[in-house]
Order: sequence, then C-alpha cells, then structure tokens
Amino acid sequence: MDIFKGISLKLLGLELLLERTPKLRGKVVLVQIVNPARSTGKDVEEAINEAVSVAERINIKYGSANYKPVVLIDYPIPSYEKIAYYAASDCCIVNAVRDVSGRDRTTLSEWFAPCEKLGIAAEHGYFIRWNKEAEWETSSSAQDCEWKNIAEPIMEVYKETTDGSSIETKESALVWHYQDADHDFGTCQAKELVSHLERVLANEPVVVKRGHQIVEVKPQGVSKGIVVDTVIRTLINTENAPDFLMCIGNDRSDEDMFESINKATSHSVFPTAPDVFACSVGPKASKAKYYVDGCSEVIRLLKGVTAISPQREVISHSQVTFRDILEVAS
Ligand SMILES: O=P(O)(O)OC[C@H]1O[C@H](O[C@H]2O[C@H](CO)[C@@H](O)[C@H](O)[C@H]2O)[C@H](O)[C@@H](O)[C@@H]1O
Repeated sequence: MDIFKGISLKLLGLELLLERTPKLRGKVVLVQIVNPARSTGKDVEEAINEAVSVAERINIKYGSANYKPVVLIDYPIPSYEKIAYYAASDCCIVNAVRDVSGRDRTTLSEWFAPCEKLGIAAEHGYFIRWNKEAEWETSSSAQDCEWKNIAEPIMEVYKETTDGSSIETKESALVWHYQDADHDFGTCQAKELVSHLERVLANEPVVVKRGHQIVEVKPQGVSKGIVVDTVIRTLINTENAPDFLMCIGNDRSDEDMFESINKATSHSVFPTAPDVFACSVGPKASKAKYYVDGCSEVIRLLKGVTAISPQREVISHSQVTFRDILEVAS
C-alpha cells in the first residue's frame, strides 16, 4: 500500500462500472492485492481506511451472500499465490511492458508494429522509444563511431577465415555472427576475436562482449541493465511504481537486466517492494532466480499470466510454480 497507487480510485472505477452496467453485477470481481505498507503515517493510514471503506460500500451495495465484487487482500501473501491470481484472472492491470533487445530498431519496429503501447529499447538501450507514437531517443553520450574503422577490418579477417560466419552492422554496434559456422571452430575463433578486439580497442569508448554465437562491439555505458534502471526510475518518478516485475531473457546480455533488478530490489528503490520474477531461458548459471526450458515455455508462461483462465488451481512454489502456470494456460 502506498498513497500514490490510487487504489481507492480503482475501486471507485469498479463502482461506477457496476452502477452503469447492471448486467455485470454478479459477474465482475476485482481482487486487489494490497502489499503491506513500507512506511507509516497519517497519509498511509488514511489511504488504507479509504480503500477498506470504499470496498465495503461496494460489497454492501452490489454484493450478495454468494458474490463479493471487491476482494481486498490486505495481508502478505506468498508470490506463488499472487501468480495464481494473475493466472486465474480475466484481466491484470499492467502499467508497463517493455521489450529490451540487442536488435536494431528497424527490425523491432517491424516485429512489434501491432503493439501500439509497447516501449522498445533497441541495440541494448542505445535507442529507446516509449511507445509507437513516440520518437526514438538516443543516448547522446555514445555517438562516436570512429572505432568501427578499427574493429571492422579485424572482424572481416575472422569472417574470411571462418566459413559460415558473417558481420552485422548496427547503428551503434558491430556484430560477428558464427551461428552458421562449425560450432567448435566458431567458439575458438570467437574467444580469439574477443581478445584481439579488446587489445586494439583498449582506448576506444566501447566494450567487446560475447553473446549467443556472436561477438559484439558496442558503446560503453549502453546496456540492458541501464535501460531497466531507466524504466524503473521513470515509473517510480511518474508515480507508477510497479508492484509486479517480470523480466525474462535468454542472452548473456540479459544478465545485466537481472543484475539491475536485483540491485533495485535490494537497495529498496521502490516505494513498496514489488514481486519480482526474473527468469532466464534454459537452466544455466544466471542472476535470475527462475528459469524456463525454452521459448515455447516463455510464450506459455506469458499466456499463463495474461490469458483468461477459468481454472483455479493450487499452485506450488519454486520452478514448479511456472510449470503450474503454464499448465493453467494450456
Ligand atoms: O537482445 P536480443 O533480442 O536477444 O538480441 C541479441 C542479439 O540478437 C541477434 O542475434 C541473435 O539472433 C541471430 C539470428 O537472428 C543469431 O544468429 C545469433 O546467434 C543470436 O545472438 C542480433 O543479430 C544481435 O545483433 C543481437 O545482439
């Protein structure tokens, strides 16, 4: 519970809905999970009292022996129980969804063209667009691309000597891909390329990183972790602090996001501690607490959180939690 969340306003919205749409009475239920208040004081106390009294009023006005339009959960419940609520609901109120990717902005704009409200961070956050209508914003501190003249000829040599490899030129970065090369040879070449590039680029404002079958040179001060930090701080500053944070990634570069989320949580930057589901794809060493087995599980997991599901199942903790959600969705 914090005073900026507008919980009472949400309840008043439900009251208006039930007042104007009688056919929804007996059908719509708002489950409001009120996280325990992290601060105390008159304002917080008033916010709690107001929410409780509005909820009671709605339940008296529109409820019956078998129907309670508002369920206020004002005590701590475990994360898996919250996930079960999200999974079982027809609709979750989500205040921000972001795609944070290493890919270029043209590709991402095309892929996500139908998603009007989706915020996108392209090229590891070098470009950010807050929704489809907004302009792309660029980190002005990282626009020196002279280093490409040093890095590109070296990557060319590795491309020529490694069958199946290729170079991708992005606006802010250069990437050597070896997905289609012999796996073992490609991996050896990648290690060698990293140390070669690190040596020659030591004085340039860039970093050399391994990713999934790639070696990438990108500007310093640009990472998915910094983007996640920016998004979290923006949400908090605009009084939209999240109470549920889900972050999923499969690439090494996604570890920066998990690290940022872990830091933000342990440094208590949120007004109310959110539930955090950091999830890597594939069982591997990761800063994420959870994992799913593959991309198809990610899709099912997202469906489990967002889709309509009439089933209400008892969901148990740990990795099984995700499996259970996936089953609820399937
Ligand atoms: O942050 P992501 O959305 O996971 O992007 C990371 C990199 O994605 C792309 O490379 C990956 O896909 C290629 C096939 O499309 C594959 O060949 C490669 O092995 C993968 O790493 C993209 O081309 C890179 O620029 C991104 O950094």
